[in-house]
Amino acid sequence: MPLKVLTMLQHRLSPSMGRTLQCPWISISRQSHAHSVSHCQSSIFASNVLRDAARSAWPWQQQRGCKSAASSSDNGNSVSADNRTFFATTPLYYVNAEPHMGSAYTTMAADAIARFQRLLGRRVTLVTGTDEHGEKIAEAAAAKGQQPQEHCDGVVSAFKGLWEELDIRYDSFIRTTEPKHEAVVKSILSRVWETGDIYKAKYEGWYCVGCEAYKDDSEMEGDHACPTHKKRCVEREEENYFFALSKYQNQIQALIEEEGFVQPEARRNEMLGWVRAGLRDFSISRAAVAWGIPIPLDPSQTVYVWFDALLGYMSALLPEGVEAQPKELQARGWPANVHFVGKDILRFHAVYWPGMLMSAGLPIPKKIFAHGFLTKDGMKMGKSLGNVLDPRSLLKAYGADAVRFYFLKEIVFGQDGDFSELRFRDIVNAYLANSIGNLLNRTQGLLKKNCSSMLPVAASSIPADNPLRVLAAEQADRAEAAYQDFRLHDALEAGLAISNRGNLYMEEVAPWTAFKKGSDAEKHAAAAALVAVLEAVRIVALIMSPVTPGLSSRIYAGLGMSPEQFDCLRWSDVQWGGLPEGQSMPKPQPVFARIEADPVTDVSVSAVSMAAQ
Ligand SMILES: Nc1ncnc2c1ncn2[C@@H]1O[C@H](COP(=O)(O)OP(=O)(O)OP(=O)(O)O)[C@@H](O)[C@H]1O
Ligand SMILES: [Zn+2]
Repeated sequence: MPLKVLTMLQHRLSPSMGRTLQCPWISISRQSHAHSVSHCQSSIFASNVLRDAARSAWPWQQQRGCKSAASSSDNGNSVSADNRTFFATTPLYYVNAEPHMGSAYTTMAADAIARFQRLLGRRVTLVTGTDEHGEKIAEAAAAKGQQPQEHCDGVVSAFKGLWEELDIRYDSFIRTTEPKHEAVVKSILSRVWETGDIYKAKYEGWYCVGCEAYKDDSEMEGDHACPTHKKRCVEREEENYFFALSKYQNQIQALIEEEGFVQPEARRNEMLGWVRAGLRDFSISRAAVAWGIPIPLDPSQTVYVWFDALLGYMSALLPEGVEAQPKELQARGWPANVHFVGKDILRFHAVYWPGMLMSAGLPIPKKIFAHGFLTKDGMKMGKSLGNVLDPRSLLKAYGADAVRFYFLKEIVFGQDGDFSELRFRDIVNAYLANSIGNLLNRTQGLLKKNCSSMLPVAASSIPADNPLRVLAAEQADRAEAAYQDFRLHDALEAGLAISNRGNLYMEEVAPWTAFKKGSDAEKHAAAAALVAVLEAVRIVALIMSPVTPGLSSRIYAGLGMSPEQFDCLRWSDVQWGGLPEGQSMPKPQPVFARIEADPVTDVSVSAVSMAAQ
């Protein structure tokens, strides 16, 4: 645990120590009070907590065997044996330039979904990384007067630094220049070669260096321009090695016809149209590109960057020296439950990739999910076009939670969306600072003033028909289904529906009036209302935690939980009844500061557009 968190917790928790209970109108036996203080002590003396993590887990966590963060994978919700693992990937980003908001978008979404899956108790492997070979990289390095490897190293550290700032928790980061990856590429190439699916032939066509792909007439705009890169493709003629993709026409078509393999539905239809038009073999080597992995039997050619990069998902799982054999791969979670990609690279994942795997005799991924584009003036933000939004300036000004929340809540995952800083600020202030942060803060203020910051009753004693309790149960179910289906905005809206209702509930109950001039019974009801709101906020924090992990941790700490307790949290803890009687809260502190400073970008301030595809 970072020292800073520890110190903060100690600082926050200590003022309530040894204080006498100031709610005479509520009967808590001295014994249960003493019990709650000792519970509180075990949280405060966090060094003890670290030594004996089991003691710091809450009772229901201990029941299911959660001892500490280290035991995070296999307890909690039960998952069936074939459902225990979850392996997801982001694209391996091309290192022709530093990451931008578009690269961050896929990674934030994949990270949120991986975090949700960890909460379900699955053993999650989230793979990200970088695609470092090819013509575009060699060109980018030359433009800077650098060797390709030196250029790649610089850009890779920018990617890794950004993932850290964005709170991305990946399990494996693969670089396609790693020796273990080169070994995997050569081994799979040999398998495909042995299957008889590789042949040499002459190719002539229009090539987009931006896409690193040949384009059909139907895939180009006027004057042979690439629609994504807005640049004229170049006419090329080469003798290359080809992969016999057309041999797998029927199998690939059947795969895409299967419901759920390609999502969303609009993207699946697009792929179906493309496949039904007839698959053509594609070239898997380049004669003119030196910056790549040499073809084992013909080192005068290097492996085509897409054939190379897709295999990175495999090498990411394998330790150095372990062969890319089906048994080894399956033991490490192969195949992927889902590859998250932008729609620009869907075809490589939904068509070429399954073809390659079929040829190599390896299991194919279960799902490919293609999301939309972050756009600027209606055009895809991209490194090649240079019309990018720099995530670092947003992160510096607003922090990771705000950035993650805005993009995942405001843009429906699967559709395009334009960024607006004005909208960003409004949304973040309205929900994170007001609806959630303020609700927690003012409720804790009342608890401090009237109940010495200690919960007079357990959340479980709140009646089952309490409107907040009823709504929290409904919205937790909604959020679970939404996360399972990658509808991140919907999952977040479920959390926000609870906090919005919490604010309304406070206005309806107006506990401050009862505390001022109510009878003992009314004061009791007012105190119970505070418990209900705090319990609702606890549930909101858990529902939102895959997207706003920092904010959720601050809320948990604000509710008096120790880091070990929140490391042990599972999705099943969205159930009502987590906050125990006697739970002591630290001094109320804002968990999310309102954005007041000047905007930091010059990016369009138009309303967010969510152009349906
Ligand atoms: N504007 C964007 N909106 C959403 N995702 C994006 C965007 N740009 C890049 N991505 C993500 O990055 C992937 C492409 O990675 P790549 O490294 O090729 O980035 P790029 O910026 O699109 O590069 P280039 O502009 O050179 O084509 C996409 O499939 C998607 O996952
Ligand atoms: Zn292109």
